[in-house]
Amino acid sequence: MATSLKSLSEHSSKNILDISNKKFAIVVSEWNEDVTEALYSGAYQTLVQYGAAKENIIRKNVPGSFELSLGGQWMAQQEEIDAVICLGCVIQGETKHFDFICDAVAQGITNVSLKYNKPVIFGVLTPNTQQQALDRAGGKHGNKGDEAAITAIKMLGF
Ligand SMILES: Nc1c(NC[C@H](O)[C@H](O)[C@H](O)CO)[nH]c(=O)[nH]c1=O
Ligand SMILES: CC(=O)[C@@H](O)COP(=O)(O)O
Repeated sequence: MATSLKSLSEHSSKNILDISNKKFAIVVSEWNEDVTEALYSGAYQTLVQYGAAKENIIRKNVPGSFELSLGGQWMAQQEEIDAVICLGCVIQGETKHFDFICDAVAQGITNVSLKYNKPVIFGVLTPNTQQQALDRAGGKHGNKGDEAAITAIKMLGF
């Protein structure tokens, strides 16, 4: 279902895992920081809302979404980290650069999660326009950061 037909922030709280002793890393891309900061706020607040201890949420920044894979790996390889949330926003420009970044970061994050056998969540917006990004970072379609945090919690309860 397209995001425009649902809210990224709506989710069932039934059977949610106790995450009071779980440790989370949130890796945030600095490109389009007005958007990624909103994604971070959504993810952080959702983790705390569901019981994560603030001291158990570690934030790291990377320059751009392309670096989320390596930043995510540096966090996932740490034994005490239970889940990693990677947040970014790649906005279509004039060239094919968008395609290369999106493909690389989607595959890269997938590879890290499989390599370290732990949730590494793809919380990356790939909109065509700035407005589409804002709509999905706390706007009319909710917050992708919320969705990424809930996804991490659900995967820990697998
Ligand atoms: N154009 C966007 C980028 N570009 C930068 C890359 O992510 C990367 O940092 C660079 O190619 C050096 O490796 N990054 C985004 O996150 N969003 C964009 O819209
Ligand atoms: C996704 C990008 O890297 C993009 O913003 C770069 O813009 P352009 O394709 O116009 O160089």
